[in-house]
Amino acid sequence: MSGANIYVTRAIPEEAKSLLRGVAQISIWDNEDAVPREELLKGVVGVQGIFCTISDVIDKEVLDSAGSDLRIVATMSVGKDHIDLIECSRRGVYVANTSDIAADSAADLAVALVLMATRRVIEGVDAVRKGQWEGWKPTWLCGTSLMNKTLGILGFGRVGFGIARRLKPFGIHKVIYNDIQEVEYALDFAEFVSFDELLAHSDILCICCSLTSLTRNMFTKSEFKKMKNSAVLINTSRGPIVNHVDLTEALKEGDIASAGLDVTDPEPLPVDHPLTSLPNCVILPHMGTSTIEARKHMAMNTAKNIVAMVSTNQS
Ligand SMILES: O=C(O)[C@H](O)CO
Repeated sequence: MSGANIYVTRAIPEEAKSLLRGVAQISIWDNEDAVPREELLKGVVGVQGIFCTISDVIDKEVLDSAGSDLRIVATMSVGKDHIDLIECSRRGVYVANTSDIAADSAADLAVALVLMATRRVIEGVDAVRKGQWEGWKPTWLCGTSLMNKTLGILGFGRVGFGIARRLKPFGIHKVIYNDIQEVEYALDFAEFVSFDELLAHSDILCICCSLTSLTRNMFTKSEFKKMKNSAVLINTSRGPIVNHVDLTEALKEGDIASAGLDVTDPEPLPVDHPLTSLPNCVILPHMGTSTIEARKHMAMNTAKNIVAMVSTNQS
């Protein structure tokens, strides 16, 4: 074992802890709930590595507290928007994420949201629970079919591609996407379009891009106005990409038909937030990567990233 010290901000699987213990001393906030800020600031003092999650804001204050020995911030997530990347780069601190690991779980959940939002599944479940099921009616709880629809993907990475691949067999007529640039692997599978074309032509629009200064607040009133009244918006990426006041308005006014959100702004979304009471909005508590397999894999991958860095520094 080297003299390295690692701070782990959450309870993680035993295998990941053992891997880290093979190369470093670890101190850990051994809890399912997020580490309080004060504890985090104390815990990171003098460490070479931080193992964190999306709930831990790793900003200048945390980096200052860690000090000049810090070599790596490894996050057990794909998203890195909770980490001050510029500050890390300025200090030569390497930032690692779990980019390949959880895309299948995330794409599966996005498909679940698409089906829930298009087929009004939560309204149906609620009707049964509330005793409002009066029998079969020709137009009651009619949703929309996926057959012959245009699927729009914003951010055609592993998750976006995964959603398109899963939904095509439902009879999707066309997949269109927008990203920073055209991607080679889209080939004949999906057509690159401008953001405005994506808004105008998507029957189902899935947000799969990262949260950056360019994508923050990307969906506001004017974007909803450009979408079809029958469109379904799915967000499994990060909440702040969508302006929630404007989304509430758009759903109430019928600018779009429905939304399925696995991410919100803020998280957790207060139970009395206007979006929670809209029948045409399905909200899940950020569970895109919540499969036993993905979470174990993510924890191991994060530990391996730290081990690789610590081992490299030793040799
Ligand atoms: O960024 C990620 O990996 C998810 O949002 C949380 O698991």
